[in-house]
Amino acid sequence: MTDKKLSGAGLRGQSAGETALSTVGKSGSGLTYRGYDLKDLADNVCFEEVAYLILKGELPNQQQLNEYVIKLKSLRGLPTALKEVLERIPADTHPMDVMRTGCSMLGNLEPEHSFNEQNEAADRLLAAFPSIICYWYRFSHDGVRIETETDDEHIGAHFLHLLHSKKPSDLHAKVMDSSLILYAEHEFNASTFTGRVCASTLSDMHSCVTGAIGSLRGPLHGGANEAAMALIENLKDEQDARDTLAGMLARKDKIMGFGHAIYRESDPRNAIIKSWSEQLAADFGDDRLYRVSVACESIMWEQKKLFCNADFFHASAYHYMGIPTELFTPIFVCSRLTGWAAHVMEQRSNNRIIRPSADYVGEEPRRVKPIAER
Ligand SMILES: CC(=O)SCCNC(=O)CCNC(=O)[C@H](O)C(C)(C)COP(=O)(O)OP(=O)(O)OC[C@H]1O[C@@H](n2cnc3c(N)ncnc32)[C@H](O)[C@@H]1OP(=O)(O)O
Ligand SMILES: O=C([O-])CC(=O)C(=O)O
Repeated sequence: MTDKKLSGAGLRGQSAGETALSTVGKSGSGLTYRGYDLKDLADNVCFEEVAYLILKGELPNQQQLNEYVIKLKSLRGLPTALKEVLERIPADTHPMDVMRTGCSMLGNLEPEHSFNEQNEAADRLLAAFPSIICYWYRFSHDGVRIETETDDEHIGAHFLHLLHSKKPSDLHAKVMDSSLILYAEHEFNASTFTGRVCASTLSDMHSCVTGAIGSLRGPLHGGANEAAMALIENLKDEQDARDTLAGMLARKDKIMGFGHAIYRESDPRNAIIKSWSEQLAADFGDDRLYRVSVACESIMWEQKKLFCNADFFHASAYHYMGIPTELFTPIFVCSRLTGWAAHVMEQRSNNRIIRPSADYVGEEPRRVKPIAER
């Protein structure tokens, strides 16, 4: 999609405001968080440092990081009333609906009374989201009430620990940390823009984040990592991938995990998660999912000049770590909370209600007919 047109419907290519948080596709494929290149961050820092950078403006020094990690660890527990609500949500509910309800319920129990509390509200959500989704998942699927406070330093390892009731391997902990960095922030994407529109009415943090979760849920956005898994899990080998995709493209089906609204040549997050997926495949001892994913990548580029976005290789990577497919997008939430909350704060700091205009394409003016004549 190297000749992608950044104009037309969907507000494509139009500036909808200013941000100091990130740049997306400025050089065709780049991604920076507050001036730092994504790859530089992924190679050198942990997710908590990235969260601190995004939420507070600068990378922390060692003491600030230590204090931040301790603070986030102290915020992992869930109030009883929230656990009771989670226990009542049926097992066949989509986990993104659980995230939406969990966020909203926390907003009832621990409301943001004023914008002076916005940093506290953001840190609490960041710490509590893995607890919310894993508490519900383990209760509804395994019938156990898990303890949501672990001594894991990092949120990624903590999530896997809650999910599997054991500490993850070093490799899995590292991949989860990296994955959270990749998903943390992405300028005015649909879910973030939802959060900013809500923030522009001077609403509270939980409402903004709850709305953002709803937007992320769809398969054209965050839900694409689950949809990509549904595709690759049925592909037997590279030839099957070739045949299946040829059929889908002939039918003009959307192939989830490919293409992007802004990037033209590649998504910089893909190379990083693809490399992790390859390492996980070797560690797992069965590389079919990785191989068919690579085959899909080549076919899509050959046939349509479409490239993998952040979601495609996340599917195999998460699967290799034993994560159930329906929990893929909730992990995105656990990470993107940082970007959403920072955008809410940025919107509040220089606010004007977001209220665009529409081009009217409806009926000409007309008079109401008496009901008997309609
Ligand atoms: C983390 C994230 O949220 S990344 C995005 C995750 N979403 C997906 O992976 C869903 C699949 N991808 C898509 O639906 C799209 O590429 C989007 C939503 C990401 C971007 O949408 P747009 O900016 O409208 O796409 P774009 O303008 O590049 O589309 C150009 C053409 O390529 C086609 N196309 C784009 N993506 C795909 C795809 N994944 N599979 C098949 N065809 C595609 C479009 O249908 C369009 O064809 P047309 O000109 O015949 O109508
Ligand atoms: O920017 C977008 O449109 C979607 C995306 O990749 C993200 O939110 O990470």
